[in-house]
Amino acid sequence: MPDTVLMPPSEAVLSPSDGTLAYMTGFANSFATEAVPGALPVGRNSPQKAPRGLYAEQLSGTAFTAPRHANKRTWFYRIRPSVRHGNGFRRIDAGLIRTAPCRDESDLGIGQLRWHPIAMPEEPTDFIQGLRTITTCGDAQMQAGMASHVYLANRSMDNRYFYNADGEMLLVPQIGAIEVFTECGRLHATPGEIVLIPKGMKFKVDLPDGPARGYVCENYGAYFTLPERGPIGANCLANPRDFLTPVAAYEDREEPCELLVKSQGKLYTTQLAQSPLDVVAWHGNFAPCKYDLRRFSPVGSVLFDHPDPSIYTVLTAPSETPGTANVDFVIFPERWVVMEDSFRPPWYHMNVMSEFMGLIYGQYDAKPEGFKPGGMSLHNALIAHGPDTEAFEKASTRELKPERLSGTMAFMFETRYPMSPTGYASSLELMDTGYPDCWDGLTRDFRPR
Ligand SMILES: O=C(O)Cc1cc(O)ccc1O
Ligand SMILES: [Fe+2]
Repeated sequence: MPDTVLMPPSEAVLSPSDGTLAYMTGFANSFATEAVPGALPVGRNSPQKAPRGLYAEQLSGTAFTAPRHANKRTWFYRIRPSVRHGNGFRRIDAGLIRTAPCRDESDLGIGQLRWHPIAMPEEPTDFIQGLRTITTCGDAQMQAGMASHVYLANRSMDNRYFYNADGEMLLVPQIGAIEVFTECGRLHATPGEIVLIPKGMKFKVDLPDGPARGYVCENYGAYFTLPERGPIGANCLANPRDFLTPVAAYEDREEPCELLVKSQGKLYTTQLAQSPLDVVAWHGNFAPCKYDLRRFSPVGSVLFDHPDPSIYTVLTAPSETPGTANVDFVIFPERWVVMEDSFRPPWYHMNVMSEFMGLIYGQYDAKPEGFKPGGMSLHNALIAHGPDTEAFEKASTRELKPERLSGTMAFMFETRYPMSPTGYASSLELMDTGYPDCWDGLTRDFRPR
């Protein structure tokens, strides 16, 4: 267990992407931080009177009795307790947000699916208004499975706040910066970085530099953690110290605000007379973090053959079955490819796991032209797929010099549960209906003699 270190902002790390916000380093460490000196009680969680007139409140991310290595909770010291955040919840239309089980909205049937990048809305749209679900799987109530979403936003949430009681949210920006202000503090992220927001944690997404688009993995299952490295040893892949958790920051804002909550797939609203981001100090290990995917140190094949993409797992959300993830977050970062006498792109394959892919920037080697940044594809359980004709032809004829795949970042949400596209995702304007034709050119070339 890492030790808890009290980190005043001046001693915390500054993030390279924004240079102003301060962060503490390490993945799922036990952190302690205060925005006002003396706001964090020393030596106990719940003194008779918390310092500076604050309320003490625990946010439990796991059962009280979860084993120590898995136990997650954070203590907040806040201006008002969460029970004072709102006056009854009223159900509202969830818009294009869907939650599993949601199996019957699409008539797409089986087959390889691909979507064009989704255009920015014309009308004012914040992160929650612009959240659109593409696929769901499993069952949120059973705490199994996930949903893939896209967010499109052209205005800040400002005085609107949200928490998700159904799952943690992994944000993958693709266009534009986002500033995620959570109960634990503020995180800034640009394309190439990811942000992980704990289940049940209140937050808002503001847009410091204009419109933003990105992907979201909503994980209903066990929380994302770092994968085992096995024979790779003690280093490489995502290194824990590159995960950044914000120092305490709060809004002391006594004006009308709205809190939105997603619970069991339903969206609710409640009016507040003040900001719920009123945590002045906190300590614990249930906290948001961000990570720059370019810090990932890939380990690959150095002589021949294309290895399984699991070597590029950044985070894994395990299921009860060892080695069979509820969802893995896998990336395809810049790297050298050096394999000799090998077909270097992904092989043709059928995978019992389901693969939802997105492209943050650059080109993906298996689909160099057809897969666009901001686009998405779904190769569901046991649906055959692999390089398109163009990629096959190049890869099987080119001279195999060492090659650097530069300026590229694709990713995959890979889950054990087959995914169902939503009705929204099935609309023909969004879909790349010609996608399966990309393999038409793979003609017979068998020469028995
Ligand atoms: O299908 C895909 O493009 C993702 C993928 C990449 C890879 O290198 C090996 C297997 C795999 O599913
Ligand atoms: Fe695949």
